[in-house]
Amino acid sequence: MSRKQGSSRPRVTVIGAGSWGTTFGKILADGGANVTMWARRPEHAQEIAQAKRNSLYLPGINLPREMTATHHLSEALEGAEQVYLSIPSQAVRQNLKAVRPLVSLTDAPIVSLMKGVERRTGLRMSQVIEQELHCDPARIAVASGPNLALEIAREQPTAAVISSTSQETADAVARRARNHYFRTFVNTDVIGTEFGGVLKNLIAVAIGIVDGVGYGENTKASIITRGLVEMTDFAVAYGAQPETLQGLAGLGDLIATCQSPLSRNNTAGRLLGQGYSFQDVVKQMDQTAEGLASVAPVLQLARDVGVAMPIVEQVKMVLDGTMNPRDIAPHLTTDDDTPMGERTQNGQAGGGGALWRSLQRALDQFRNGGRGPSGN
Ligand SMILES: NC(=O)C1=CN([C@@H]2O[C@H](COP(=O)(O)OP(=O)(O)OC[C@H]3O[C@@H](n4cnc5c(N)ncnc54)[C@H](O)[C@@H]3O)[C@@H](O)[C@H]2O)C=CC1
Ligand SMILES: O=C(CO)COP(=O)(O)O
Repeated sequence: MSRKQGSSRPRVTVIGAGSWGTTFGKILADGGANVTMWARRPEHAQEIAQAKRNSLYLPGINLPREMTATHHLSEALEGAEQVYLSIPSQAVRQNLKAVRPLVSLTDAPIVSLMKGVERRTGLRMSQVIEQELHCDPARIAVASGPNLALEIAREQPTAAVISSTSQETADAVARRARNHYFRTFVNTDVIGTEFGGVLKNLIAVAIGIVDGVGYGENTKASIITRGLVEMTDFAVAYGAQPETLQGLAGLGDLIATCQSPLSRNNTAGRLLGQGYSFQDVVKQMDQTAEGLASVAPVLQLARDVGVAMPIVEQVKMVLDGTMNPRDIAPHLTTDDDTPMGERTQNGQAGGGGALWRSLQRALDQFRNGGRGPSGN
């Protein structure tokens, strides 16, 4: 692990200087690290390095002295003890190609801060990192949770979860990425943690649509609750632990994103609900709303494992212009009238949920050498 000469503070790198990358840089700097941001545009890097500001993405926030920035990737990555990635999910693969030769000789953990899946492949960001950097998955971690950037940049107390298949990597990243206003917990359920962040974006778009058409709290609570069922069924079908979806990366993030006008996914949904077309919404959004690109690959992945996602289906139909936003509901209007059980698909058949959970716990204990399900 390298340290900057003449400084006892570890050196870490954040790739991507948008609202979340810059906020995470501040978290790390306030937690005791020297942080170098990589920004795509030279003038953007210069503002962060010299004025300690990022006026486009974090207006009114003063950044710590221990944060600097460059638009040269090699300079940004030199001597990094840990590397954090925060660029739009659809741009990750192409950027990693340039990162690869610069990190291949180190053992620095690579941490995804992103909440999307790749449209073309349906892969989670940790999978794209593994493919492009050709690295051991134990070196990869993901961070997720109810983490609206501007609130954290204002130092409002917040929690997040750091997940890695390696407990050691999760612990090392969690120790580095914490400070007096940002507390990190750990788990080893990367699939659940990543899918939690991806899927809550889609439910937040649905809630935005509800707001945009002017429906009230009952509709929102119904969609949030049924949305969590969809999220859980989907993630569990791909190997996640259901508990993860009840934690910070699932329910926690769902609450924050569905409630806040700061959420770009929620904002995009609101515009759709007000009658703007998908093209108009994309034009109006000057920041990343991952849910818009994730909806199609998520529905494909759901179909592949036979999981029903009626709310996400409706979001897709509104985006495609094939459904009137006013018709949004916690169920598909084309459903037949047979009463459905309320529990998740895994929990419907005679206590199958409890059985499923004990099986998961047993499997997890086995994986962790009897140490219990996770670190949190
Ligand atoms: N903003 C937030 O509150 C949070 C965002 N996230 C996730 O963080 C990730 C990044 O989002 P934000 O920072 O919010 O987005 P943003 O829109 O604020 O910033 C994106 C950054 O990526 C850069 N960028 C855009 N296209 C690029 C490309 N082709 N190559 C390289 N850089 C490119 C932009 O210049 C900008 O610096 C997303 O996956 C998002 O879901 C996660 C938690 C909180
Ligand atoms: O992930 C987030 C909060 O946890 C940010 O949500 P948006 O991307 O919708 O702004």
